Amino acid sequence: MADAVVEDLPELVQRARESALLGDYSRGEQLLDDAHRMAKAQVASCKKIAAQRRVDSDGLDDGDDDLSAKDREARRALASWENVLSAVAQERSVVAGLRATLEGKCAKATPLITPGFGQDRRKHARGGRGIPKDECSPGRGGSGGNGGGNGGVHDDDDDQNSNSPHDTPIWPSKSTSNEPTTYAEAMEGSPDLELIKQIESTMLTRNPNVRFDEIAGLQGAQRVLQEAVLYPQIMPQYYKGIRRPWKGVLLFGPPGTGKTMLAKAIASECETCFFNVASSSLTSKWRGESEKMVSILFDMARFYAPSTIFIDEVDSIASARGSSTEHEASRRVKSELLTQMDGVSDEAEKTVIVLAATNLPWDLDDAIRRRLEKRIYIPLPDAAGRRDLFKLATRSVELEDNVDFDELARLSEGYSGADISNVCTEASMMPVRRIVERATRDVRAAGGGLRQEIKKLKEIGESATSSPPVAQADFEVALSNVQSSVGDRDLSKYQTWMDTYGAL
Ligand SMILES: Nc1ncnc2c1ncn2[C@@H]1O[C@H](COP(=O)(O)OP(=O)(O)OP(=O)(O)O)[C@@H](O)[C@H]1O
Repeated sequence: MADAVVEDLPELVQRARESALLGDYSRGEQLLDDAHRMAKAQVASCKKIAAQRRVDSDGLDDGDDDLSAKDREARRALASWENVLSAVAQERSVVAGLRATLEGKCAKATPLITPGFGQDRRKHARGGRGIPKDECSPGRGGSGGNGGGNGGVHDDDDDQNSNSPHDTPIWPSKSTSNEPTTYAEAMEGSPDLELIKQIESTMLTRNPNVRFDEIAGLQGAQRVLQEAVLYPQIMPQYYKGIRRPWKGVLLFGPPGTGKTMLAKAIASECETCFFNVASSSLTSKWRGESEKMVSILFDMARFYAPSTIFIDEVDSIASARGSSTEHEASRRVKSELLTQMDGVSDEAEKTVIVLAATNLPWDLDDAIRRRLEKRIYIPLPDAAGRRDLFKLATRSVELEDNVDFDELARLSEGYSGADISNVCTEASMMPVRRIVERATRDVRAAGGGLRQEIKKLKEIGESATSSPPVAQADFEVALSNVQSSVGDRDLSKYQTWMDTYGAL
């Protein structure tokens, strides 16, 4: 790239962006390194000229009569190249941080959620309330927005934005800011304060602590979800205009296939605020209360944005309207949900994504379905997924050498992740049962009763140095005890719905 000229710079940044979006981070970083070098050279040369003319980039004021036109030009050129340098550094932070996050190297991806140039994410639609430091979002370590956690960004730049807005910590420190740090604080005095506190304490999760590597299979769904939910939250700068984030994403499929785990993994990886909403918690017997809860929930999510609202079993609050069995209260909740989903901000920095899950997608109200723009089928695990599920579920138990995961995957066709998890629990109990049976038999043979049995079992437990290993036969017996919970008819129904309404 030695031959690149200054005019190439915007092109370089654009190409870097595209490479990063396509997953080629090395290329993106390399292009940005070139752009950064180029901008740095320009700043250095402008600084030299400005120094000769004894001007700097501060306080541009063309009304200053003491300055000649050339002085002003030098000053303007310096300021504008400093801005370019700062913007390129920002891009580098985003790409490097994204790479670090996706490669699992950077638990706290501080630089990723930096606001756009000169923007302040603390400002909220309702008048700029504060977002709590150290509470629910990544990068709130007070180290500043631009590479505070490094996240793979080279920090060899002595001139890297020493005057840039990124040096200002994005998150206000509690000790220096008078702004409220929680939504409840911000709403002090509201007649709905009790409801607000209840929602904040029961639905707002700081970190659900589920990682993608704990999820077996579902690679396709993971990729789609990452693009639809994770990336817009960790690099909002890229997801604007036509690339605006999806407002709603639906995960549908048979029970126990990992929909909730996926939603939690997304929130854990983003380290953004996660509202875990069981539909039943949004229904109140008090008139008007349910709609109010929905409205508060969304307002709170916007306050803490970027955030994800996960609505499990969404069919129970968003089933088709107008049916004879539809309750008046439920109709109002649905209308409020629709209104709120339409009001989800288009501003990239205030991303609120609704993630909904259901086992009964065909029951969903049409209007709600339309607003859940991405509809992702989470099917039963395939053979490779089942093998991984067995491996994952038995990580903490000793296994006999004869355990054959491929064979277990073959024998468990039609089982969901939750079924396999049950099979593994059942199988792992078997060697313990054998020990108990042997001990109690011996005690009884010696004429002992329950007291002696308990004493003997206690002794065995206390002297145990390792857990008894589980054998292949244990899994096979468990498989015959635990039946799959999903029937073929249900599966074909999901497939038909996917063919009709699925949207990846
Ligand atoms: N793909 C998977 N990887 C790892 N564990 C899984 C997977 N799918 C299911 N499980 C296991 O099944 C349990 C239930 O999964 P989860 O709650 O995510 O399913 P779900 O699809 O949300 O179910 P439901 O539709 O009934 O709410 C998990 O706690 C986990 O033990």
